[in-house]
Amino acid sequence: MVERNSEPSAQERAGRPFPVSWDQFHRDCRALTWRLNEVGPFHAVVAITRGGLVPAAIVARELGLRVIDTVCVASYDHDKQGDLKVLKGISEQTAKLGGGTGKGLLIVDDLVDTGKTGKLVRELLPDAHFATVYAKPKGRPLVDTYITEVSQDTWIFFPWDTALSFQPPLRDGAA
Ligand SMILES: O=P(O)(O)OC[C@H]1O[C@H](OP(=O)(O)OP(=O)(O)O)[C@H](O)[C@@H]1O
Ligand code: HPA
Ligand SMILES: [Mg+2]
Repeated sequence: MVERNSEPSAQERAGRPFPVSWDQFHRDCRALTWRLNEVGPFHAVVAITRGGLVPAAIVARELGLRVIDTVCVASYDHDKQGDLKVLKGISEQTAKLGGGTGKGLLIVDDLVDTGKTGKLVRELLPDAHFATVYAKPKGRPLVDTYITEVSQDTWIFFPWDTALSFQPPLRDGAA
């Protein structure tokens, strides 16, 4: 039996599952790039690890950007959010490209939920453009560009965290 903490996790609190396939994620990243192409040009992409790495690669490919840096943040332990820790900031070279405040830099993450991660990164790079693929209402004001809004009680399941599995038929006893 799995030992359980009495406090429900963010995923349990969210309740409503929203599974995203690789195809869907790729399409949503491309849609995001269409919007970003109107806002740029950008000097470089800054991915918020780890979830931001996948959309950052797709966006950078579509925008023809080859300078990709990371801000490495640790917060959710699986699905419980703890204190945010910046494990690594952007390089000196990227900081120079952004004039010290992030101007002309494109920050990319997979989603914004409570907005805690976004707020931290915005404090590091106040003039950067912050883009996410998905946004929940609490975090949405922090994002400059996003594609799909989901309700706060939705939990997004990303394709790199999931696998195909058998689902029993809806009707009891159906074969
Ligand atoms: O708006 P917030 O409530 O801060 O949540 C959003 C952040 O949470 C997830 O990252 P997580 O910290 O789980 O790490 P990961 O990207 O390494 O999976 C997600 O990728 C965002 O970065
Ligand atoms: O809805 C979510 N899905 C996956 N990871 C997350 N981290 C915060 N919110 C979420
Ligand atoms: Mg993340």
